[in-house]
Order: sequence, then structure tokens, then C-alpha cells
Amino acid sequence: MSKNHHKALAYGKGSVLAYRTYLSSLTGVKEISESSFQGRSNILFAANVEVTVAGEAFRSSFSEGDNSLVVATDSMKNFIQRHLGTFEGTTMEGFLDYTARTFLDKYDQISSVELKGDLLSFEQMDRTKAEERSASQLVFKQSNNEQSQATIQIQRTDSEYEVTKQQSSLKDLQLIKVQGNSFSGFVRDEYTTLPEDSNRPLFIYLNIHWTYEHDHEALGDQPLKYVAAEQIRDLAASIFDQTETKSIQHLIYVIGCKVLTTFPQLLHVTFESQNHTWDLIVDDIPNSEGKVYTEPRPPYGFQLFTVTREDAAREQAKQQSAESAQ
Ligand SMILES: O=c1[nH]c(=O)c2[nH]c(=O)[nH]c2[nH]1
Repeated sequence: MSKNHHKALAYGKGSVLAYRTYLSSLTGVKEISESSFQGRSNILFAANVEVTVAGEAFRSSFSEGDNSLVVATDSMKNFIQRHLGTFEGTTMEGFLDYTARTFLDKYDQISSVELKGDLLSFEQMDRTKAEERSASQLVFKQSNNEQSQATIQIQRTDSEYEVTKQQSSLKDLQLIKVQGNSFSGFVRDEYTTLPEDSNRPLFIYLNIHWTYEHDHEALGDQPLKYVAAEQIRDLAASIFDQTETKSIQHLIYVIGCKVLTTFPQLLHVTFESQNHTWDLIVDDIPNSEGKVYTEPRPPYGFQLFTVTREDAAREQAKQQSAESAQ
């Protein structure tokens, strides 16, 4: 049996919080019909960052207790927070790229650095002034719903810095569709107790990760190429609404294809989904199509799938031939 685990040699700092006011706003993104998203004011840019650094130079800090090359994780925290003050871009992806590169510039002994940042969500509240209601430029509500996240890993090579991982994510989007979902035709054998269902409510949790063909297009410097987590969220919800779902497997595939045809600058999109569909309690409410449900008991099911450009192209060709046959 082959053993295929990487040997670990790294250290870093988690939960580095940095709240920046009046970062440059993100404007000029490509607008799509499924989303009202036009940009982010960035009046508040709130980040929770994790930094991980690696390099053979740190081996002796583990084996000998030799701290002579060790950058204290406390200093890493300061580095991240102060660089949010000098950052001139508009996105988390851009901030992490900027900080990772300046970090490698500063510390020769570090051979690779990975930064992961959650963009903490603060929503603009309404205000009324002289009978006119508009978005407050001062008051925000912290929102603990789905979150956007970015990850970048940059490696030092002999001549340059190489981006070895770049990913943008939307985490923990929880969507319920109250009807228009079936699940049937699955294996029936002596272990099967689940009935076929032609119309179930479907409650799913989604993590969605997308990767650009060209890493630099993730940064937001060319806003027309930037894909915002808000747009991915709205696309996913719109497809869910429009699709008579056969399974979560099929739903995430269709969402992935739509994401890739809408944003051709993306290389692939990966889904982690969970099934949290409610249990039925009251089926027959007189004179109503309503029902009563409750939280399902554990365990829960999950799906993992990466949709590629080839998948999206095949799906688009299938749709076009179906349309021309009509
Ligand atoms: O969308 C679903 N996919 C499954 O694989 C599955 N399995 C299950 O019990 N319910 C569901 N639902």
C-alpha cells in the first residue's frame, strides 16, 4: 500500500482580525441578470485572516529549539493588520495577494506562505433624512449568514513568486426550496427504507469554491473579470428556483455549469453540499397546500463535485440542440 501523506512543517496565526474603514470601493463588475449586485462600498472591510508559513529553514526550530529564524506569530499578526492600512485594492483576494508577496519580500527564510481570509459581513442599514430613505453611510449591521472567503498560497522559486493555490469561496449558504424537488429511482434493496419522493422540500447547505484561469483576474484590479461571492449566491438561488431538482447531485452540477457559462474567466467550480431536508410532521392541513415539517435528525448526507469547463461546454451544447429541435 502506498503511503501518500505530506510531511508537515509549518506554523502561523489564526483569527487575525483587521477592520478597515474606507477601503476603495469595488465598482465596475460585470452585472448579470440573476443578481442585483453592482459592487461593494467597502466603507467597512472586515477580515478574519489565517496565515501559514513553511520552509526548511524552520526545521531546526522544531528539532533544536533554534529560534534564530523564527518570525513570531505575534509579528505576523501585526504585519497583516498594518498591511490592511497600506492596501490600495478593493477585494479580499487582492489584499491576501498583496500581503503574501510583501511577506515573502520581507522574510527570505520563508519559502511559502498561505493566507486565508473570511470577509466578515456588515450590511448597510437604511436611514431616513428629510423624508428620503437611503442606505446609511455610517451604520452597519453585522450579519452572520453565509460568508465569502479567499485563499492564496504563494511559493518562492529561484527567480520569482509562484501562485500555487488560488481559490475564492462562498461558505455555508443555506437554501430551502419548499417544493419542486424529487428523489427517486435510487437503488432499492434489503437496506432501503427511504420511500421514493416525487415532491419534497429540499434544504441544502452549500460551500462553493471557484478558481480563475488566470490568477491575477481574481484580485479585482480588473473589476470586469472579478466574480463576487454575492453573484455566485444569487446565481445558485436562481438556478435552484428554476430547476425541477432530481437530486442534490444534479442540482449542483447544473449550478456549476451556469456559473462557468456566465463567467468564462473561471477554470472550475467545486461544490460541497449537505442535505438538511426537513422531516414531514403534518401532511394534510384542510383547505391548504401547507404542511408542517421539523428539523431532520442526524446523520446528514453530503456531495462533492468539481464542474469543469468541459462539463459546461457539453451542457451548453446539449441545451442548444434541445432548443433547435423545438
Ligand atoms: O439529493 C439526494 N441525493 C442523495 O444521494 C440522497 N440520498 C438520500 O437518502 N437522500 C438523497 N437526496
